[in-house]
Amino acid sequence: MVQTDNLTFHYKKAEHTFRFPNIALKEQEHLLILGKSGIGKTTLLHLLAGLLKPASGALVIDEVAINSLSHSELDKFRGQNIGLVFQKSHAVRSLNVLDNLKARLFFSKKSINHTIIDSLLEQLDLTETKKKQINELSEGQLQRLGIAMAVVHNPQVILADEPTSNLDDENCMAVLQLLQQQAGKNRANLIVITHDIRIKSAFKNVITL
Ligand SMILES: Nc1ncnc2c1ncn2[C@@H]1O[C@H](COP(=O)(O)OP(=O)(O)OP(=O)(O)O)[C@@H](O)[C@H]1O
Repeated sequence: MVQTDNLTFHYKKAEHTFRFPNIALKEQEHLLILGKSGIGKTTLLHLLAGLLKPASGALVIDEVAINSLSHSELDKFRGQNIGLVFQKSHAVRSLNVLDNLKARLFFSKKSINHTIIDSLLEQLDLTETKKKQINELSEGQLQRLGIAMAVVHNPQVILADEPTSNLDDENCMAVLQLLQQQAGKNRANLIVITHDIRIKSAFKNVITL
């Protein structure tokens, strides 16, 4: 469950105040947030992930009022409940694929279950990359690893920042399907933020900033 109420934000020294439309997602619902470049999509995603603090307004995820958490409580909450899919890989280059996933679980304080990791690698067609270094992966494999790292700890909310904008039509739909499948499997909310209108029809809930 993700709910926002009159979220606003301004960057230090900037004059502009962002005012975001309210979000009300029940368990397992998905949402697409569209908007042109510079409108504040990534800013909103970072607010939803608790990486930025709103100037005013409320954010509630699974009945936890995110604004009222201390820094350390917020870090712990994010680590356990949020999965972030970035446009560019955030995998640690000195670790192989398996160790990146294990590190993600370690930082989420979740136990390492090899059966779950193997099954996730298989679903994302990454089994043969398990022991590979990050610089040995193709762009598509890197992108799928980004999804694996975002969902391996079974988060309640998956937030994806422009996951498809650099992809051709075929891969765009494939990545979207993987995100939706993983969200469905985890019974998680999925929020995708993008200017890529190709994926609009794949969502029932759409907000345009
Ligand atoms: N750290 C910052 N300090 C000041 N202004 C910032 C900062 N980060 C972003 N901005 C400004 O806030 C506005 C919104 O940025 P944001 O990255 O959220 O937009 P976006 O919609 O995600 O854009 P894009 O689609 O191009 O990635 C932009 O005008 C940007 O220059």
